[in-house]
Amino acid sequence: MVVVTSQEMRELEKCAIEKFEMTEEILMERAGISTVQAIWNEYGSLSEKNFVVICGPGNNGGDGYVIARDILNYTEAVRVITLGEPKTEVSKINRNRFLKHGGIIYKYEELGLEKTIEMISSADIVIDAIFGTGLKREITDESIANLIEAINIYSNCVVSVDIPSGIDTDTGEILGSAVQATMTVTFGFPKPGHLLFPGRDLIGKLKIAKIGIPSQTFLSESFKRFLITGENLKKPLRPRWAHKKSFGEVIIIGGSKQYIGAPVLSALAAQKTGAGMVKIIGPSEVCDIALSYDPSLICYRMDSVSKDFVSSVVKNCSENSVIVVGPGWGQDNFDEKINILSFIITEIQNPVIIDADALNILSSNVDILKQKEITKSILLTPHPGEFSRITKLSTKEVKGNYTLAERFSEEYQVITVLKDATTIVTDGNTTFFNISGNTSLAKAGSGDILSGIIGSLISQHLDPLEAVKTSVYIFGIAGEMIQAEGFNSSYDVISKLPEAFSKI
Ligand SMILES: NC(=O)C1=CN([C@@H]2O[C@H](COP(=O)(O)OP(=O)(O)OC[C@H]3O[C@@H](n4cnc5c(N)ncnc54)[C@H](OP(=O)(O)O)[C@@H]3O)[C@@H](O)[C@H]2O)[C@@H](O)CC1
Ligand SMILES: Nc1ncnc2c1ncn2[C@@H]1O[C@H](COP(=O)(O)OP(=O)(O)O)[C@@H](O)[C@H]1O
Ligand SMILES: [K+]
Repeated sequence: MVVVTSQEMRELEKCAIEKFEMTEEILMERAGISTVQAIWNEYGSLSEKNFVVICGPGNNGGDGYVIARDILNYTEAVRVITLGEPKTEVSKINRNRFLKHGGIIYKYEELGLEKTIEMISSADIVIDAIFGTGLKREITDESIANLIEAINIYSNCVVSVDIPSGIDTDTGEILGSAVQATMTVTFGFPKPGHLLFPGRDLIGKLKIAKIGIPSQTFLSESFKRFLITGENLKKPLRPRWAHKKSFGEVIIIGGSKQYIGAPVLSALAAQKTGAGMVKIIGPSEVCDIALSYDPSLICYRMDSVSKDFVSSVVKNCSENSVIVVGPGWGQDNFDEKINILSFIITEIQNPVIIDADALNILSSNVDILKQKEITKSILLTPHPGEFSRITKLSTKEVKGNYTLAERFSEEYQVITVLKDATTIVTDGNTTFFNISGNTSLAKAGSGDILSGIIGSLISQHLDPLEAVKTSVYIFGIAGEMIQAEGFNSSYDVISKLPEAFSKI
């Protein structure tokens, strides 16, 4: 599903108007009516309910006036509270139409907070049409902040128009204060602010309504951001004639005296997702544990970290081999590990997934990535802490920062998988948001499992970007399959992978 920024949405609107003879009025009418329809679908007949619609000064408020007018068709119990004169023409038109239809408008300024609270708390449904995609600066006005707080405390049910007021449409940030919605009806497409935290937490149930932007408009636009929905995800083929080498191999380089289990998790996840052969290069302790879990793993005991050792194992690997480097690697023997990374990046052609400590080691010299051959696939799977070390920015600055991930991927010609509760996948040209999963995955070892899955799917010939999309999605689904959310070890998620896979 396409995801658009506020700017892209404005461009679509402009294109619909200029090229397809739509008008702002038609689009606003459709936005308002489809919101009322969504409310009906979700909460049933409107005739027995009473509504308060809170309208801001822009077109989000304009939608609010359309909604209020349409509700008058079902009940007279609808009142508008306005934050002031509409500032746009189309919004004014709809304010006037609402009045002409017998609607009642209260000015928030005159009503005061106390009376407003009375109205809000006695309404079955409060409709939040204060700010939409036009909100770009902090809400500093204390009376608006008080109103938002009152909505959050006193409403029985809140439907936000387009996006809960106070959320930055493009980042999901709260600009001062924001409405907590029960349901949000957005127009055309989801926006990043619906998908990224904290915005994602405030939208309630998300409905996407078509408002009449002609499909030719968006087909002709080149969209570059998408939400992973589980549809059209690629799965490796398993032809009847295939043998183990047809599926390729995953070679995991990792583990240390301190972190013995991480590469084992990665290896087991690769096994469970279809890899033909899984190898581990790591200390003896790691190999012993790995073999006790799965005797079919192939282990190379590397008790002292050595580039030559790694080279002897991987230099003759088949073209179907994929290397995962980093799970549980630690940062001891730093210089030799940098040598290994450099060797894997520059001297062999196979795809490489750089994960966990390998990312921390790489952050000392990210430019090694620029020495790779143009056709070689390199994937980086950082969580925000790791991405912060790589980009030399704060964790706050990198969290959910899809444009940063895009720029990074473009500059270094790599696929970046910025892992979080909402995961961002990008190759610099196209970006995907993944929202499957839950806190059953917020566990040590989860990332190791994910890198094993990605390695496995690439080794089975999926295009790397497609492999990542499928991996992050099914990993999330596997997490959701844990019966009591969070009452699990990351290890438990591995056994859910086959069933999660069968769902796509
Ligand atoms: N695109 C489409 O296809 C369609 C879009 N539609 C609808 O239009 C909505 C976007 O409308 P929009 O652009 O008028 O902006 P909106 O969100 O109403 O807010 C802007 C107003 O708020 C004010 N303001 C801003 N920040 C503020 C602050 N911190 N504190 C106080 N005030 C602040 C700002 O004031 P100003 O900056 O001008 O001083 C301005 O007056 C969109 O979300 C959707 O609902 C539909 O009708 C159908 C088709
Ligand atoms: N609340 C959550 N919802 C969905 N996925 C989550 C959540 N928390 C963590 N995850 C996923 O779990 C994985 C954690 O990876 P990472 O932080 O690298 O773990 P570790 O370093 O312990 O192996 C990532 O894929 C992330 O997207
Ligand atoms: K809103």
